[in-house]
Amino acid sequence: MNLTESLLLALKANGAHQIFGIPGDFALPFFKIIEESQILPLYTLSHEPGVGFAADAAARMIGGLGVAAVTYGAGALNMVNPVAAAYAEKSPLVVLSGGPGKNESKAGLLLHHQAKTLDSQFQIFREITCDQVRLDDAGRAPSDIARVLANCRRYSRPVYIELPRDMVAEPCQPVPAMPAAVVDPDALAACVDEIRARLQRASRPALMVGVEVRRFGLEARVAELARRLDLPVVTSFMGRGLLADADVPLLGTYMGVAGLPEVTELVETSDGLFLLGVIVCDTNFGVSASKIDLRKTIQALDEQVTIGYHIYPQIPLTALVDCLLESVPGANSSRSAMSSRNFPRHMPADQASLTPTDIAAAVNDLMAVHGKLPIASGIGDCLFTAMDIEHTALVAPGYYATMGFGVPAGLGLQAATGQRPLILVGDGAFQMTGWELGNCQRYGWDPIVLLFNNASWEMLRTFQPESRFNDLGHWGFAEMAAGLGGDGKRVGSRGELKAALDKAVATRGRFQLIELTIPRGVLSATLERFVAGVKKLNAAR
Ligand SMILES: Cc1ncc(Cc2csc(CCOP(=O)(O)OP(=O)(O)O)c2C)c(N)n1
Ligand SMILES: [Mg+2]
Repeated sequence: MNLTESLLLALKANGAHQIFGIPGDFALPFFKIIEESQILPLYTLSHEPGVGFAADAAARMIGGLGVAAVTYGAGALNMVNPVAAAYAEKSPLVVLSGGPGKNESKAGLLLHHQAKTLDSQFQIFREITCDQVRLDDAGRAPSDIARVLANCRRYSRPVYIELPRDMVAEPCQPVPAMPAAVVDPDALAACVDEIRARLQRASRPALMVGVEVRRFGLEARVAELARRLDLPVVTSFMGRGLLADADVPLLGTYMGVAGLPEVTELVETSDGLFLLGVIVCDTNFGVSASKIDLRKTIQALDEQVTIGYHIYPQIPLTALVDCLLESVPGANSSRSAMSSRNFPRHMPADQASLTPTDIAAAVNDLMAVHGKLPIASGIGDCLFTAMDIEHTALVAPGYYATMGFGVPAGLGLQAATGQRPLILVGDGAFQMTGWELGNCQRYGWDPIVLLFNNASWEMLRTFQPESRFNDLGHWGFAEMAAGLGGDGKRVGSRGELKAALDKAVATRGRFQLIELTIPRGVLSATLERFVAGVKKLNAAR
């Protein structure tokens, strides 16, 4: 076995299901082995940001490892933003980069793709990954790979593996399995006892679930825990889509002043708020109507549990959830299983112009007839609109908030799950990575793409309306679809939207792009509340 095959088998054993990538001369030998070994399927895309976003979304959807393979320099450094997004949002992404061979620098020439030094790339990725290795010693490679992949899964953060091109075919031993991290049973028991006591003392306990619940594959167990603890459940903004199909009293997504009043009231007045796998960041808590005293919460994140002023270290979320379940006998929840939330539905198919709320209603109507679709969303008002769509699986960069994620993430979702996704994307973001749709034909992907065309960087305009640079002009996105191998349709009324959605859902094998013409300044209800809330909070500071 050679080093690359050993690495690929280890990736597969650790939960990787495919590789997304773009080769280059520093990676050609490596890609050759990927393609010929057939250990993992390879999907090449058109631009490295798309490779990173697709691999990230694949990991988020299946709870395994996402793998992004690139060439040295121009390729890998083109992917810094998606890897940073994966780091910020705790996605287990493995970056595989080709690299110069050990004797290449001896010629005394600077190498093409070299930035500052030959080690610069390694140092850059050190800042946005939880572990890194350069595989320049075949004897050490198995243990190095084992360590790096174990850390990727343990911390649910990206890792960086550099493959010098003169090493990829070197004979190499198989990668050993790493022993699971040891958890102190007494510390775990004490932590669980204190959490239980806090929740039992609380008059208004509540459970907020966040991204780590998905990253560690705990949704079913957390749903069971919520039932046994008889707790109302909300998701964080980043956690939207969690427990979508679970039998729990899911009240909605917490968004402070921008969210549902009953959810905001429950969270902000709770005297026993249990944050399970929730990233404590501004998009999750920055728009709180009344400041949540996080010191009075129970926070379980990043392998530690914080209760009041003390911390239990080395408590992995999986161990905590399992021990909590053992401590609570069978389910006794008297709460209604699903939220009472009235999502917008029954969109009139008339000549009225489109609003984001109409779009959400049309999608809810579609799902009521044809079943739920998993959603990949970019940022912008399309993501705020998603808050009005029925609970369904959702991947979106809700915290790191980079544009460009939506379309490639939808492709990664379909590659990883085989499910047809609904992609929500703004016109500005589509200009960045929307062209990846041209790769659907090669792989048989057929997402339904809702392109919110307000001819604007509207999110920016809501905060700075006087700036003309937010005007993007009208691009003929619908007309471009055919050239990319799909079908495109521009719609400007609710009746046209209904007809276009019905046709899209009935057409398989080709992506369906529906360009939604949205009048300038027409925002989703959630974005309206968000902007008003942020302005009010800023005025009060
Ligand atoms: C990679 C990157 N570069 C710039 C920015 C900054 C930004 C945040 S929101 C936004 C406008 C988005 O326009 P779009 O048409 O997609 O959506 P909408 O607002 O609903 O009209 C920009 C430029 C971010 N977040 N990421
Ligand atoms: Mg726009």
